[in-house]
Parts: sequence; structure tokens; C-alpha cells
Amino acid sequence: MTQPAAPRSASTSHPPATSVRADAAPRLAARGLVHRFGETTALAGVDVDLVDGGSLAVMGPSGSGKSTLLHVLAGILVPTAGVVALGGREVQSLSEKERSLLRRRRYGFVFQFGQLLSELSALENVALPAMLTGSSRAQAEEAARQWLGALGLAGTESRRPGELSGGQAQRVAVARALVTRPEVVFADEPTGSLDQATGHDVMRLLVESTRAVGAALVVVTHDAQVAAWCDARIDMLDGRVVAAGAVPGSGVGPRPGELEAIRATAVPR
Ligand SMILES: Nc1ncnc2c1ncn2[C@@H]1O[C@H](COP(=O)(O)OP(=O)(O)OP(=O)(O)O)[C@@H](O)[C@H]1O
Repeated sequence: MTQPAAPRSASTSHPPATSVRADAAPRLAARGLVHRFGETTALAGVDVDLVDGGSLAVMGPSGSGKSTLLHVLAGILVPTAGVVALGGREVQSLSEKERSLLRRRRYGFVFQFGQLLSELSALENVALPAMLTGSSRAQAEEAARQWLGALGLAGTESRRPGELSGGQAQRVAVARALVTRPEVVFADEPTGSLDQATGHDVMRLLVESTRAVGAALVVVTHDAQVAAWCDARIDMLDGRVVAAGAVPGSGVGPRPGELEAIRATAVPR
């Protein structure tokens, strides 16, 4: 087992920040990422490796480039320079349509405000991505029902987002992100709208269930306690990684029975 080390300061020649397991080939690898918005350089040369089952927190002050990094890694933005490779295949040269398909089929997303569709039930919100990637309605709804159960939401299937608490809505968002068995999950301030206890509950489920399906996770957060749930963390400033390292003693593991329920869940890739 990898022994966690204290975060270390990064030099200009530091190795890529990685979501731990130095021996594993990265699922998503980024090298030399630069992104400019006009005169503003949001990313000034960032290297990142995300490994299967690993989790990486991205921290830093407002304007340091965290969201831009997430958007470039996820293929929402095309970098001005640098390379992003998923499973060894470069993605930044794909067409807009191909990147859109990639995001739908191989990535999951969790945002600060779950962005659930208000007119759909919790079950329909979770089933929708599975249907969009080719599952029948019956298959998708069965997978959605299992995910909702695994995340402690049995009984909420028919409720609309407006009838859920903030924590329940974010857990539905986690289920929706994972129902397609993505390879990488991107979360931007996933607990930003929640109180601390509820936020920890959501982070625990997000980290453990992402790990259980073998996906890589990247979490943008302002909150060091949220980052502490991840295996590793990078700190950004002015578009650069200024510190990178493993997070000591991260996570406390799932509650009894929870991981089994999660493992038994989800539609095949
Ligand atoms: N669409 C855009 N157009 C122009 N400049 C942008 C755009 N998006 C971000 N920027 C600029 O790029 C830099 C990095 O922004 P980014 O949103 O990535 O930072 P952040 O660390 O995520 O900030 P926050 O914590 O406030 O969300 C900032 O200077 C920001 O003003």
C-alpha cells in the first residue's frame, strides 16, 4: 500500500501531480497545459496524472485556474497548448462533437448545485445519462434505482429535485454521475452549497463510490477538509501548481455494507 507523504513544495521540474499509485498507468494524463482567455493566462504549464480509483483535489485561491484546469481536463475547453490523453489517446485534437460524446460516455460530472433537471424525478434524473448512452429505459431505471439505494436514497425515487434536501440532491447528482460507469469523474465544488456535516457525507460517498467503480476522480474545492477526502492534492496559484503531494490518512472508508451495494450497482461500460 502506498505510504502517504506530506505535501511537498513543487519546483519547476516537479513530476506531474498524481492521484497516487505511482505504479499505475494514468487513465487521464495532462502535460504542459496552457490556457489563455485573451490576455489572461489561466493555466501556465500544468502536468496532472489521474489513475483508476485515485482521487485528486485541486485547491487554490479564487482565480488561480482551478475551474479552467477541470474544464480543460474534461475536454470542455481546448487548451491553448499542451496535451490531454485519456487512456493514452490525445483528446484535445478531437472535434467538438467527438469531445461531447466522450464527455457523455466516459466522464461523469458533479457541480456545486447538482444541476438536476427540475421537472424530472430523482429516478429519471439518474436514469437519463444511461438512456443517452444506449440503455433501454427499463435498464436505465433499474440501474438508477440501485444507485439511489446504494447512496442511501431509497424512497426518494419519485421526488423532484425541489422536494429533496441539499444533501439528498447532491447524492442524486453523484448517482447520476456514476450510473454510466465513467472512467473519470469531475467535481467542481461538489459540497459548496452544503453545511459541513452534509458536505462530508457527500464527499465520503463521492470518493468511495468513484473508487468502487474504478474511476478516477478530480475535485475542485476551496475547502481543505473536503480535499482531505482525496488521495492527493495540488495547490494552484496564478495558473501553476505550486505544491503537490499525497494527503495523509485521507478518507475513513465506507460504512459496513455500503461498498458491496455500490459494487453490485451500475450498468456495464
Ligand atoms: N471565460 C473566461 N473569460 C475570460 N477570463 C476567464 C474566463 N474564465 C476564467 N477566466 C480567468 O482565468 C483565470 C482563472 O480562472 P478560474 O475560473 O479557472 O479560477 P478558479 O481558481 O477556478 O477561481 P474560483 O475559485 O473563483 O472559481 C482568472 O483570472 C479568471 O478571471
